[in-house]
Amino acid sequence: MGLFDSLLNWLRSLFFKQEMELSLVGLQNAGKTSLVNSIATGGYSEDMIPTVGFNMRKVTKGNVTIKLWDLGGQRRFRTMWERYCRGVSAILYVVDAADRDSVPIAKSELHDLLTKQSLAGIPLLILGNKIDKSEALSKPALVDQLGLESITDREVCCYMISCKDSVNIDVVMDWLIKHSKTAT
Ligand SMILES: Nc1nc2c(ncn2[C@@H]2O[C@H](COP(=O)(O)OP(=O)(O)OP(=O)(O)O)[C@@H](O)[C@H]2O)c(=O)[nH]1
Ligand SMILES: [Mg+2]
Repeated sequence: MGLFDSLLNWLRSLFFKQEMELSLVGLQNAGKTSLVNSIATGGYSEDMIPTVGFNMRKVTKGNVTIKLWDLGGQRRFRTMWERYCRGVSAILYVVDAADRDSVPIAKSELHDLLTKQSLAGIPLLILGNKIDKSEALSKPALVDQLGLESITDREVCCYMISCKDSVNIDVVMDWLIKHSKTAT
């Protein structure tokens, strides 16, 4: 093995130990816990129990260990969101793109969260979930209805996903790995 290869392996091993912390927020029933399952095991279930408070899951993908704070989306848990978003590498905001009536509430909760000084500058990944359903909004419609164009104080990205059919979960993973602290 050449010197260059040894150096690469050493760099890789450093990277492996790197941990990234993320928070998943969004209204109840959006699919946050389903997304965690999808990332962790690729599994999917219709029979989900609403998250009470929060859950923490650690997932190792490639060279990165990701610590995921999966927060409850019911109204009574939303005041906790800020606390669990402080200091994370990225905030994942999951939206049920097929539940059109809930989008205005999702919008106001999102913009509320982003006003918190403690979360200034943290990159935001918006995930429009449930695109396997025919009534799901298109990406431009979701971007518009969530008012994402008005968010200019941080990096914002939006993907349309389906936890059920595993659509774009790989794209989400790539984004996450790119935003882990040692990645350049
Ligand atoms: N059709 C469809 N259903 C989904 C998808 N993802 C999640 N669901 C369903 O949506 C429901 C809610 O999913 P959860 O993952 O529990 O939602 P949550 O955001 O964690 O909800 P809270 O914990 O209450 O905040 C479950 O019945 C899931 O099976 C998807 O991509 N497509
Ligand atoms: Mg949940």
